[in-house]
Amino acid sequence: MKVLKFGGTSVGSIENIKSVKEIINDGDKKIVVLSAMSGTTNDLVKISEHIKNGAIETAVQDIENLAGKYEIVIDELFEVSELKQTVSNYIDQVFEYLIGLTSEKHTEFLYNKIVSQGELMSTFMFTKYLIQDGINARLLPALDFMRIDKSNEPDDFYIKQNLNRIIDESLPADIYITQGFICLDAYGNIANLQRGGSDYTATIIGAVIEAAEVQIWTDIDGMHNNDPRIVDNTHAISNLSFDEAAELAYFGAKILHPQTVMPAREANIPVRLKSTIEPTSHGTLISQDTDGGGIKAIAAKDNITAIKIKSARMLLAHGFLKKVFEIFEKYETSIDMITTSEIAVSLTIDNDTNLNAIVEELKKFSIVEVDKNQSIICLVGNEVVKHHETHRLFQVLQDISVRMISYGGSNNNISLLVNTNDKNLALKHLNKYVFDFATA
Ligand SMILES: Nc1ncnc2c1ncn2[C@@H]1O[C@H](COP(=O)(O)OP(=O)(O)O)[C@@H](O)[C@H]1O
Ligand SMILES: N[C@@H](CC(=O)OP(=O)(O)O)C(=O)O
Repeated sequence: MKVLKFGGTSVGSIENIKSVKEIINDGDKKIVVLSAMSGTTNDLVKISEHIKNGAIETAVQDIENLAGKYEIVIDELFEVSELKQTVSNYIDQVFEYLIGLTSEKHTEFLYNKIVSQGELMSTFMFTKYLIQDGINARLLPALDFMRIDKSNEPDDFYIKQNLNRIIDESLPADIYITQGFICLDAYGNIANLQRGGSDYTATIIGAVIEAAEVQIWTDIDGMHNNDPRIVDNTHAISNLSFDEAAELAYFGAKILHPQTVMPAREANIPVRLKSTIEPTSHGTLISQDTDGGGIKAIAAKDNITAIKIKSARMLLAHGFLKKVFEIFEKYETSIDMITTSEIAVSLTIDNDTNLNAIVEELKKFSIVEVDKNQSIICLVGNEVVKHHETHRLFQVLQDISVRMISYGGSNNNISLLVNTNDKNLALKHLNKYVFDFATA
Protein backbone atom coordinates (compact mmCIF):
# COMPACT_ATOMS: atom_id res chain seq x y z
CA MET A 1 0.00 0.00 0.00
CA LYS A 2 1.17 3.56 -0.70
CA VAL A 3 0.81 6.61 1.53
CA LEU A 4 0.01 9.88 -0.26
CA LYS A 5 0.22 13.23 1.52
CA PHE A 6 -1.47 16.31 0.13
CA GLY A 7 -0.43 19.64 1.62
CA GLY A 8 -2.41 22.75 2.40
CA THR A 9 -2.02 24.11 -1.13
CA SER A 10 -3.40 20.87 -2.64
CA VAL A 11 -6.58 21.10 -0.57
CA GLY A 12 -6.62 24.89 -0.50
CA SER A 13 -9.20 25.51 -3.24
CA ILE A 14 -12.20 23.79 -4.82
CA GLU A 15 -10.24 23.27 -8.03
CA ASN A 16 -7.31 21.66 -6.22
CA ILE A 17 -9.58 19.45 -4.11
CA LYS A 18 -11.08 18.16 -7.36
CA SER A 19 -7.60 17.45 -8.82
CA VAL A 20 -6.66 15.52 -5.68
CA LYS A 21 -9.74 13.37 -6.11
CA GLU A 22 -8.70 12.55 -9.71
CA ILE A 23 -5.14 11.71 -8.62
CA ILE A 24 -6.08 9.32 -5.83
CA ASN A 25 -9.01 7.60 -7.57
CA ASP A 26 -6.92 5.12 -9.58
CA GLY A 27 -8.23 1.85 -8.13
CA ASP A 28 -5.22 1.26 -5.83
CA LYS A 29 -5.76 0.95 -2.10
CA LYS A 30 -3.99 3.77 -0.25
CA ILE A 31 -3.76 5.91 2.85
CA VAL A 32 -4.16 9.63 2.16
CA VAL A 33 -2.78 12.12 4.67
CA LEU A 34 -4.22 15.63 4.43
CA SER A 35 -3.11 18.97 5.84
CA ALA A 36 -5.45 21.79 6.72
CA MET A 37 -6.61 23.97 3.80
CA SER A 38 -3.85 26.49 3.12
CA GLY A 39 -4.11 29.54 5.33
CA THR A 40 -6.28 27.83 7.94
CA THR A 41 -3.50 26.87 10.36
CA ASN A 42 -2.06 30.39 10.13
CA ASP A 43 -5.54 31.79 10.89
CA LEU A 44 -5.90 29.44 13.86
CA VAL A 45 -2.48 30.45 15.17
CA LYS A 46 -3.58 34.11 14.98
CA ILE A 47 -6.82 33.31 16.84
CA SER A 48 -4.76 31.65 19.56
CA GLU A 49 -2.48 34.73 19.72
CA HIS A 50 -5.51 37.02 20.12
CA ILE A 51 -6.75 34.90 23.03
CA LYS A 52 -3.27 35.05 24.55
CA ASN A 53 -3.29 38.85 24.25
CA GLY A 54 -6.79 39.14 25.70
CA ALA A 55 -8.18 40.41 22.35
CA ILE A 56 -11.23 38.16 22.60
CA GLU A 57 -13.46 40.22 20.29
CA THR A 58 -10.85 40.04 17.53
CA ALA A 59 -10.51 36.30 18.10
CA VAL A 60 -14.29 35.84 17.77
CA GLN A 61 -14.35 38.02 14.65
CA ASP A 62 -11.55 35.97 13.06
CA ILE A 63 -13.35 32.72 13.90
CA GLU A 64 -16.50 34.05 12.22
CA ASN A 65 -14.55 35.13 9.13
CA LEU A 66 -12.95 31.70 8.84
CA ALA A 67 -16.36 30.05 9.27
CA GLY A 68 -17.60 32.17 6.34
CA LYS A 69 -14.82 30.82 4.10
CA TYR A 70 -15.74 27.22 4.94
CA GLU A 71 -19.41 27.89 4.21
CA ILE A 72 -18.47 28.86 0.64
CA VAL A 73 -16.31 25.75 0.18
CA ILE A 74 -19.07 23.43 1.45
CA ASP A 75 -21.60 25.11 -0.78
CA GLU A 76 -19.48 24.54 -3.88
CA LEU A 77 -18.29 21.01 -3.08
CA PHE A 78 -21.55 19.34 -2.12
CA GLU A 79 -24.55 18.72 -4.33
CA VAL A 80 -26.17 15.93 -2.33
CA SER A 81 -28.18 17.82 0.29
CA GLU A 82 -27.93 15.15 2.98
CA LEU A 83 -24.11 15.13 2.75
CA LYS A 84 -24.00 18.91 2.60
CA GLN A 85 -26.02 19.04 5.81
CA THR A 86 -23.79 16.49 7.56
CA VAL A 87 -20.66 18.43 6.64
CA SER A 88 -22.23 21.79 7.56
CA ASN A 89 -23.22 20.43 10.95
CA TYR A 90 -19.71 19.14 11.59
CA ILE A 91 -18.03 22.40 10.56
CA ASP A 92 -20.55 24.45 12.59
CA GLN A 93 -19.68 22.37 15.63
CA VAL A 94 -15.96 23.05 15.10
CA PHE A 95 -16.54 26.82 14.97
CA GLU A 96 -18.84 26.73 18.01
CA TYR A 97 -16.12 24.80 19.84
CA LEU A 98 -13.56 27.46 18.83
CA ILE A 99 -15.84 30.24 20.08
CA GLY A 100 -16.14 28.32 23.36
CA LEU A 101 -12.35 28.17 23.64
CA THR A 102 -12.06 31.97 23.51
CA SER A 103 -13.23 32.15 27.13
CA GLU A 104 -10.53 29.75 28.33
CA LYS A 105 -7.16 30.70 29.78
CA HIS A 106 -4.40 30.61 27.19
CA THR A 107 -2.01 27.71 27.57
CA GLU A 108 0.03 25.59 25.19
CA PHE A 109 -2.70 22.98 25.53
CA LEU A 110 -5.30 25.52 24.36
CA TYR A 111 -3.07 26.45 21.41
CA ASN A 112 -2.82 22.76 20.48
CA LYS A 113 -6.59 22.33 20.64
CA ILE A 114 -7.12 25.35 18.40
CA VAL A 115 -4.54 24.53 15.71
CA SER A 116 -5.70 20.91 15.41
CA GLN A 117 -9.09 21.98 14.01
CA GLY A 118 -7.78 22.67 10.48
CA GLU A 119 -6.91 19.05 9.72
CA LEU A 120 -10.07 17.78 11.43
CA MET A 121 -12.16 19.95 9.08
CA SER A 122 -10.27 19.26 5.84
CA THR A 123 -10.33 15.47 6.31
CA PHE A 124 -14.01 15.33 7.29
CA MET A 125 -15.01 17.42 4.26
CA PHE A 126 -12.76 15.53 1.86
CA THR A 127 -13.93 12.06 2.97
CA LYS A 128 -17.56 13.06 2.47
CA TYR A 129 -16.68 14.62 -0.87
CA LEU A 130 -15.21 11.29 -2.07
CA ILE A 131 -18.26 9.42 -0.76
CA GLN A 132 -20.51 11.80 -2.71
CA ASP A 133 -18.71 10.57 -5.84
CA GLY A 134 -19.30 6.92 -4.96
CA ILE A 135 -15.69 6.33 -3.82
CA ASN A 136 -15.26 3.83 -1.00
CA ALA A 137 -13.42 6.19 1.37
CA ARG A 138 -13.07 5.94 5.13
CA LEU A 139 -11.77 8.38 7.72
CA LEU A 140 -9.09 7.07 10.11
CA PRO A 141 -8.92 9.60 12.99
CA ALA A 142 -5.24 10.35 13.63
CA LEU A 143 -5.97 10.92 17.31
CA ASP A 144 -6.90 7.21 17.59
CA PHE A 145 -3.41 6.03 16.60
CA MET A 146 -0.82 8.82 16.18
CA ARG A 147 1.09 9.46 19.40
CA ILE A 148 4.43 10.94 20.41
CA ASP A 149 6.39 9.87 23.48
CA LYS A 150 7.89 11.91 26.31
CA SER A 151 10.83 12.92 24.09
CA ASN A 152 8.41 14.04 21.35
CA GLU A 153 9.46 11.13 19.16
CA PRO A 154 6.82 9.07 17.35
CA ASP A 155 5.72 6.12 19.48
CA ASP A 156 6.10 3.61 16.63
CA PHE A 157 4.90 0.57 18.55
CA TYR A 158 1.68 2.29 19.68
CA ILE A 159 1.10 3.77 16.23
CA LYS A 160 1.57 0.43 14.48
CA GLN A 161 -0.67 -1.51 16.89
CA ASN A 162 -3.47 1.02 16.79
CA LEU A 163 -3.40 1.86 13.10
CA ASN A 164 -3.52 -1.82 12.14
CA ARG A 165 -6.28 -2.46 14.65
CA ILE A 166 -8.40 0.42 13.34
CA ILE A 167 -7.95 -0.68 9.74
CA ASP A 168 -8.81 -4.29 10.65
CA GLU A 169 -11.88 -3.28 12.64
CA SER A 170 -13.31 -0.81 10.12
CA LEU A 171 -15.24 -1.84 7.03
CA PRO A 172 -12.89 -2.33 4.07
CA ALA A 173 -12.19 0.81 2.06
CA ASP A 174 -10.25 1.69 -1.07
CA ILE A 175 -9.04 5.01 0.27
CA TYR A 176 -8.30 5.71 3.90
CA ILE A 177 -8.08 9.38 4.81
CA THR A 178 -6.30 10.66 7.89
CA GLN A 179 -5.12 13.94 9.39
CA GLY A 180 -1.51 15.03 9.07
CA PHE A 181 0.16 17.16 11.72
CA ILE A 182 -2.02 16.28 14.73
CA CYS A 183 -1.30 13.63 17.34
CA LEU A 184 -1.59 12.86 21.04
CA ASP A 185 1.25 13.42 23.47
CA ALA A 186 2.47 10.79 25.93
CA TYR A 187 -0.20 11.86 28.43
CA GLY A 188 -3.10 11.69 25.99
CA ASN A 189 -3.37 15.45 25.37
CA ILE A 190 -3.87 16.77 21.89
CA ALA A 191 -0.51 17.79 20.39
CA ASN A 192 1.12 18.18 16.98
CA LEU A 193 4.28 17.45 15.02
CA GLN A 194 5.14 21.17 14.63
CA ARG A 195 4.31 23.44 11.71
CA GLY A 196 4.47 21.66 8.38
CA GLY A 197 4.30 18.33 10.21
CA SER A 198 1.93 16.54 7.83
CA ASP A 199 4.90 15.39 5.75
CA TYR A 200 6.27 13.76 8.89
CA THR A 201 2.90 12.08 9.58
CA ALA A 202 3.07 10.52 6.11
CA THR A 203 6.52 8.97 6.56
CA ILE A 204 5.74 7.82 10.12
CA ILE A 205 2.68 5.99 8.76
CA GLY A 206 4.65 4.77 5.73
CA ALA A 207 7.28 3.24 8.01
CA VAL A 208 4.88 1.48 10.38
CA ILE A 209 2.79 -0.06 7.58
CA GLU A 210 5.92 -0.79 5.51
CA ALA A 211 4.44 1.12 2.57
CA ALA A 212 5.72 0.55 -0.94
CA GLU A 213 6.23 4.32 -1.29
CA VAL A 214 5.35 7.59 0.41
CA GLN A 215 4.32 10.38 -1.93
CA ILE A 216 4.33 14.03 -0.85
CA TRP A 217 2.09 15.96 -3.25
CA THR A 218 2.41 19.74 -3.35
CA ASP A 219 2.25 22.70 -5.74
CA ILE A 220 5.71 22.25 -7.24
CA ASP A 221 7.29 19.48 -9.33
CA GLY A 222 9.76 18.27 -6.70
CA MET A 223 12.68 19.50 -4.65
CA HIS A 224 14.34 22.34 -6.57
CA ASN A 225 18.07 23.03 -6.61
CA ASN A 226 17.49 26.41 -4.91
CA ASP A 227 14.61 28.27 -3.30
CA PRO A 228 12.26 29.05 -6.23
CA ARG A 229 10.66 31.89 -4.27
CA ILE A 230 13.97 33.76 -4.28
CA VAL A 231 16.05 32.52 -7.23
CA ASP A 232 14.96 32.42 -10.90
CA ASN A 233 15.40 29.42 -13.18
CA THR A 234 15.64 26.75 -10.53
CA HIS A 235 14.88 23.18 -11.56
CA ALA A 236 13.56 20.01 -9.93
CA ILE A 237 16.15 17.42 -8.87
CA SER A 238 15.17 13.97 -10.11
CA ASN A 239 16.94 11.87 -7.45
CA LEU A 240 18.17 12.54 -3.94
CA SER A 241 19.59 10.15 -1.38
CA PHE A 242 17.94 10.03 2.05
CA ASP A 243 20.99 11.81 3.49
CA GLU A 244 20.91 14.61 0.92
CA ALA A 245 17.17 15.13 1.37
CA ALA A 246 17.48 15.11 5.16
CA GLU A 247 20.17 17.82 5.04
CA LEU A 248 18.06 19.97 2.71
CA ALA A 249 14.92 19.58 4.80
CA TYR A 250 16.75 20.30 8.05
CA PHE A 251 18.45 23.36 6.59
CA GLY A 252 15.31 24.98 5.35
CA ALA A 253 14.03 23.67 1.99
CA LYS A 254 10.42 24.50 2.79
CA ILE A 255 8.96 21.75 0.65
CA LEU A 256 9.81 19.13 3.32
CA HIS A 257 9.34 19.21 7.10
CA PRO A 258 12.78 18.72 8.74
CA GLN A 259 12.12 15.31 10.28
CA THR A 260 10.26 13.79 7.32
CA VAL A 261 13.14 11.76 5.95
CA MET A 262 14.04 9.99 9.22
CA PRO A 263 11.31 7.31 9.39
CA ALA A 264 11.62 6.64 5.64
CA ARG A 265 15.40 6.28 5.85
CA GLU A 266 15.17 3.90 8.81
CA ALA A 267 12.58 1.71 7.09
CA ASN A 268 14.13 2.20 3.61
CA ILE A 269 10.88 3.42 2.05
CA PRO A 270 11.23 5.62 -1.03
CA VAL A 271 9.67 9.07 -0.82
CA ARG A 272 8.51 10.78 -3.99
CA LEU A 273 7.76 14.50 -4.18
CA LYS A 274 5.03 15.12 -6.76
CA SER A 275 3.10 18.04 -8.16
CA THR A 276 -0.70 18.24 -8.08
CA ILE A 277 -0.43 20.80 -10.87
CA GLU A 278 1.64 18.51 -13.13
CA PRO A 279 0.75 15.03 -11.84
CA THR A 280 2.57 13.21 -14.64
CA SER A 281 5.94 14.87 -14.08
CA HIS A 282 8.64 12.68 -12.50
CA GLY A 283 9.09 14.82 -9.39
CA THR A 284 11.91 13.99 -6.98
CA LEU A 285 12.61 10.45 -5.83
CA ILE A 286 14.29 10.20 -2.44
CA SER A 287 15.79 6.77 -1.82
CA GLN A 288 18.89 5.03 -0.53
CA ASP A 289 20.55 5.33 -3.95
CA THR A 290 23.18 7.98 -4.44
CA ASP A 291 24.16 9.29 -7.82
CA GLY A 292 26.89 11.61 -9.05
CA GLY A 293 28.82 14.14 -7.02
CA GLY A 294 29.04 17.89 -6.56
CA ILE A 295 26.54 20.40 -5.28
CA LYS A 296 22.97 19.37 -6.04
CA ALA A 297 20.98 21.92 -4.10
CA ILE A 298 21.09 24.99 -1.88
CA ALA A 299 18.71 25.74 0.99
CA ALA A 300 18.52 28.43 3.63
CA LYS A 301 17.24 28.48 7.18
CA ASP A 302 16.34 31.78 8.89
CA ASN A 303 15.96 32.85 12.53
CA ILE A 304 19.41 31.64 13.48
CA THR A 305 21.30 33.14 16.41
CA ALA A 306 25.10 33.08 16.44
CA ILE A 307 26.93 33.00 19.77
CA LYS A 308 30.64 33.75 20.00
CA ILE A 309 32.27 32.53 23.20
CA LYS A 310 35.73 33.91 23.92
CA SER A 311 37.75 32.27 26.59
CA ALA A 312 39.31 34.39 29.29
CA ARG A 313 42.08 31.84 29.36
CA MET A 314 43.34 29.72 26.50
CA LEU A 315 40.33 28.37 24.65
CA LEU A 316 41.31 24.86 23.94
CA ALA A 317 42.34 24.29 27.49
CA HIS A 318 41.21 20.83 28.41
CA GLY A 319 37.48 20.71 29.23
CA PHE A 320 36.47 24.11 27.82
CA LEU A 321 34.21 22.79 25.07
CA LYS A 322 32.73 20.25 27.46
CA LYS A 323 31.70 23.09 29.78
CA VAL A 324 30.14 24.97 26.86
CA PHE A 325 28.23 21.97 25.53
CA GLU A 326 26.94 21.03 28.95
CA ILE A 327 25.19 24.38 29.20
CA PHE A 328 23.41 23.85 25.89
CA GLU A 329 22.49 20.33 26.94
CA LYS A 330 21.12 21.59 30.26
CA TYR A 331 18.78 23.97 28.40
CA GLU A 332 17.86 21.34 25.78
CA THR A 333 19.07 23.63 23.00
CA SER A 334 20.67 21.96 20.02
CA ILE A 335 23.60 23.48 18.18
CA ASP A 336 23.53 23.62 14.37
CA MET A 337 26.93 24.96 13.31
CA ILE A 338 30.19 25.27 15.18
CA THR A 339 33.63 26.69 14.36
CA THR A 340 36.62 27.18 16.63
CA SER A 341 39.84 29.18 16.78
CA GLU A 342 42.57 29.48 19.38
CA ILE A 343 40.70 32.14 21.33
CA ALA A 344 37.03 31.64 20.57
CA VAL A 345 34.29 29.26 19.59
CA SER A 346 31.32 30.35 17.49
CA LEU A 347 28.16 28.34 17.29
CA THR A 348 24.58 28.73 16.14
CA ILE A 349 21.19 27.80 17.55
CA ASP A 350 17.72 28.00 16.00
CA ASN A 351 15.79 28.08 19.26
CA ASP A 352 16.12 31.23 21.38
CA THR A 353 13.79 30.14 24.17
CA ASN A 354 16.58 29.76 26.74
CA LEU A 355 19.09 32.17 25.17
CA ASN A 356 19.29 34.53 28.16
CA ALA A 357 19.87 31.76 30.66
CA ILE A 358 22.50 30.16 28.40
CA VAL A 359 24.35 33.46 27.94
CA GLU A 360 24.31 34.13 31.70
CA GLU A 361 25.92 30.77 32.39
CA LEU A 362 28.50 31.16 29.61
CA LYS A 363 29.46 34.59 30.95
CA LYS A 364 30.66 32.97 34.17
CA PHE A 365 33.80 31.79 32.38
CA SER A 366 33.93 33.63 29.02
CA ILE A 367 33.12 36.76 27.04
CA VAL A 368 29.94 36.25 25.03
CA GLU A 369 28.71 38.02 21.87
CA VAL A 370 25.26 37.31 20.42
CA ASP A 371 24.18 38.06 16.82
CA LYS A 372 20.54 37.51 15.94
CA ASN A 373 18.93 37.57 12.46
CA GLN A 374 21.39 35.18 10.88
CA SER A 375 20.67 32.59 8.16
CA ILE A 376 22.38 29.30 7.49
CA ILE A 377 22.88 28.59 3.81
CA CYS A 378 23.47 24.94 3.19
CA LEU A 379 24.95 23.42 0.03
CA VAL A 380 24.17 19.75 -0.34
CA GLY A 381 25.35 16.94 -2.58
CA ASN A 382 26.82 13.49 -2.34
CA GLU A 383 30.56 13.77 -1.44
CA VAL A 384 30.29 17.52 -2.02
CA VAL A 385 33.35 18.35 0.06
CA LYS A 386 35.57 16.30 -2.29
CA HIS A 387 34.18 17.49 -5.60
CA HIS A 388 36.52 19.39 -7.94
CA GLU A 389 33.89 22.10 -8.76
CA THR A 390 32.98 22.83 -5.13
CA HIS A 391 35.60 25.57 -4.75
CA ARG A 392 33.37 27.79 -6.92
CA LEU A 393 31.07 28.44 -4.01
CA PHE A 394 33.80 30.37 -2.22
CA GLN A 395 33.56 33.11 -4.87
CA VAL A 396 30.60 34.29 -2.82
CA LEU A 397 33.10 35.56 -0.24
CA GLN A 398 33.95 38.41 -2.62
CA ASP A 399 30.31 39.64 -2.60
CA ILE A 400 29.02 38.95 0.89
CA SER A 401 30.28 38.95 4.41
CA VAL A 402 30.17 35.36 5.63
CA ARG A 403 30.11 34.99 9.41
CA MET A 404 30.94 31.26 9.66
CA ILE A 405 31.74 28.35 7.34
CA SER A 406 31.27 24.71 8.22
CA TYR A 407 33.12 22.38 5.86
CA GLY A 408 33.68 18.67 6.33
CA GLY A 409 31.20 18.07 9.16
CA SER A 410 29.67 15.62 6.73
CA ASN A 411 30.76 14.79 3.20
CA ASN A 412 27.33 15.87 1.94
CA ASN A 413 27.01 19.36 3.37
CA ILE A 414 28.82 22.69 3.45
CA SER A 415 27.15 25.46 5.43
CA LEU A 416 27.66 29.23 5.47
CA LEU A 417 26.28 31.66 8.02
CA VAL A 418 25.27 35.07 6.69
CA ASN A 419 23.24 37.99 7.98
CA THR A 420 19.61 37.41 6.95
CA ASN A 421 19.65 40.76 5.08
CA ASP A 422 22.26 39.23 2.74
CA LYS A 423 20.53 35.90 2.31
CA ASN A 424 18.70 36.51 -0.96
CA LEU A 425 21.78 37.97 -2.59
CA ALA A 426 23.90 35.09 -1.33
CA LEU A 427 21.45 32.52 -2.72
CA LYS A 428 21.40 34.25 -6.10
CA HIS A 429 25.16 34.58 -6.31
CA LEU A 430 25.79 31.03 -5.15
CA ASN A 431 23.34 29.84 -7.78
CA LYS A 432 25.35 31.66 -10.41
CA TYR A 433 28.74 30.37 -9.21
CA VAL A 434 27.66 26.81 -8.54
CA PHE A 435 25.00 25.92 -11.12
CA ASP A 436 25.45 28.53 -13.77
CA PHE A 437 29.20 29.03 -13.81
CA ALA A 438 29.52 29.03 -17.58
CA THR A 439 27.91 32.49 -17.60
CA ALA A 440 29.34 33.74 -14.29
N1 LIG B 1 14.12 23.84 -2.67
C1 LIG B 1 12.80 23.92 -2.88
N2 LIG B 1 12.20 23.10 -3.77
C2 LIG B 1 10.87 23.16 -3.98
N3 LIG B 1 10.05 24.01 -3.35
C3 LIG B 1 10.59 24.85 -2.45
C4 LIG B 1 11.99 24.85 -2.17
N4 LIG B 1 12.23 25.81 -1.24
C5 LIG B 1 11.05 26.40 -0.97
N5 LIG B 1 10.04 25.82 -1.69
C6 LIG B 1 8.62 26.22 -1.62
O1 LIG B 1 7.90 25.20 -0.96
C7 LIG B 1 6.55 25.25 -1.43
C8 LIG B 1 5.85 23.94 -1.11
O2 LIG B 1 5.90 23.66 0.27
P1 LIG B 1 4.66 23.78 1.24
O3 LIG B 1 4.17 25.18 1.29
O4 LIG B 1 5.02 23.15 2.54
O5 LIG B 1 3.57 22.92 0.48
P2 LIG B 1 2.26 22.24 1.03
O6 LIG B 1 1.29 23.32 1.35
O7 LIG B 1 1.84 21.40 -0.14
O8 LIG B 1 2.67 21.41 2.21
C9 LIG B 1 6.71 25.51 -2.89
O9 LIG B 1 5.59 26.16 -3.42
C10 LIG B 1 7.98 26.37 -2.99
O10 LIG B 1 7.70 27.72 -3.19
N1 LIG C 1 -1.45 22.45 9.15
C1 LIG C 1 -0.06 22.32 9.39
C2 LIG C 1 0.50 21.08 8.78
C3 LIG C 1 1.13 21.05 7.43
O1 LIG C 1 1.97 20.21 7.22
O2 LIG C 1 0.78 21.94 6.46
P1 LIG C 1 1.41 21.94 4.94
O3 LIG C 1 1.34 20.51 4.45
O4 LIG C 1 0.53 22.85 4.20
O5 LIG C 1 2.85 22.41 5.02
C4 LIG C 1 0.71 23.61 9.13
O6 LIG C 1 0.22 24.49 8.44
O7 LIG C 1 1.76 23.73 9.67
